[in-house]
Amino acid sequence: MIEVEHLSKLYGSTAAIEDVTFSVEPGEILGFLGPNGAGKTTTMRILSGYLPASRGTAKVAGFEVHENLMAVRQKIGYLPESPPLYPEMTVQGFLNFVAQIKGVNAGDRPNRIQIALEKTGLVEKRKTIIRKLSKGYRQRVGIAQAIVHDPPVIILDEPTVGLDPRQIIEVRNLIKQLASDHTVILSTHILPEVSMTCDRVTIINRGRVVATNTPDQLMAQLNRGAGYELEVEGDWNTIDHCLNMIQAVQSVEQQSTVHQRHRVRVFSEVDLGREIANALVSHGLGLYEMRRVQASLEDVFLKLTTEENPVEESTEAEE
Ligand SMILES: Nc1ncnc2c1ncn2[C@@H]1O[C@H](COP(=O)(O)OP(=O)(O)OP(=O)(O)O)[C@@H](O)[C@H]1O
Repeated sequence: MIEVEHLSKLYGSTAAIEDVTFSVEPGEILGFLGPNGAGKTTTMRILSGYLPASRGTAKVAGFEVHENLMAVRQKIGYLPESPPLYPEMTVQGFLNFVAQIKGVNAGDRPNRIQIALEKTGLVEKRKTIIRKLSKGYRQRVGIAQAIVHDPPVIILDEPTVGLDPRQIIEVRNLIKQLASDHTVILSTHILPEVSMTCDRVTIINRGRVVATNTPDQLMAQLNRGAGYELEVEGDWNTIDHCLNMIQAVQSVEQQSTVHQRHRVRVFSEVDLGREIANALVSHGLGLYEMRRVQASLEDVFLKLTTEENPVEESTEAEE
């Protein structure tokens, strides 16, 4: 549904994005994740036809964006970071105005507006003046204006910024519902947003894509150092021997020892809590602490956006 290939945007001699490539399948929610200034808004604006690229191609539903601006704008609903709402209009009046601009014919407009109001939970606020709405409701109006012409693709730029925790949950649920009949790109710098909402995530840093994968596979990519941290009392050779007897244990490391109490790191990619506890207890050793060590999406994000030589894109994770 969306194909972006080798996209670059230069401001003078500075590249806001460079050689950005990713795709989004129909019905998918892709998280476009990156720190401030990474190039998210630039990419979203090129995709929705508001900014020309310096190099590369962006296609939406088979149309090259800049060769088919009008056709692409029909296919895309765009929620910018600060949506331009008209505060003195009612919700319904504003949606009618947007539908008109987007070329929805007069006969279809009432039905399209009703559907947009229902999908965004705004039916009861249809006659309210936008200025009087809370920020959460205004964000819903922003989403309603993006879907009023029934585009197959929705692009949301930081849709939960500035909302309170309850409003954030509501907007995330709304985005998930939209994915049942739209393809969605969600640009964000907020990690939980992608792990809770998105099927796949593209991580962008300093204008370049550094990884694309499912949130789970990204974590698995980093989980090669996963395992357990233990505090065990007893003879070290016995501890070392009985842990190494467990089949899926890759290695065992003694990290420190105080009075026969050893802090131990056990490396394993699979869940072995029960086996470790059984082995130690059956050898008469004292298990004082056991903690699973696992990478979070936050670890992945920090690793990919702070390393000098980040992990190359997607396929590496599947090796
Ligand atoms: N009009 C412009 N002229 C010059 N540089 C720009 C312009 N717009 C963006 N940039 C630069 O391009 C880079 C990418 O900006 P962009 O707004 O796309 O990032 P972002 O990931 O959306 O960040 P944020 O979350 O802070 O909005 C930044 O370094 C920014 O300073």
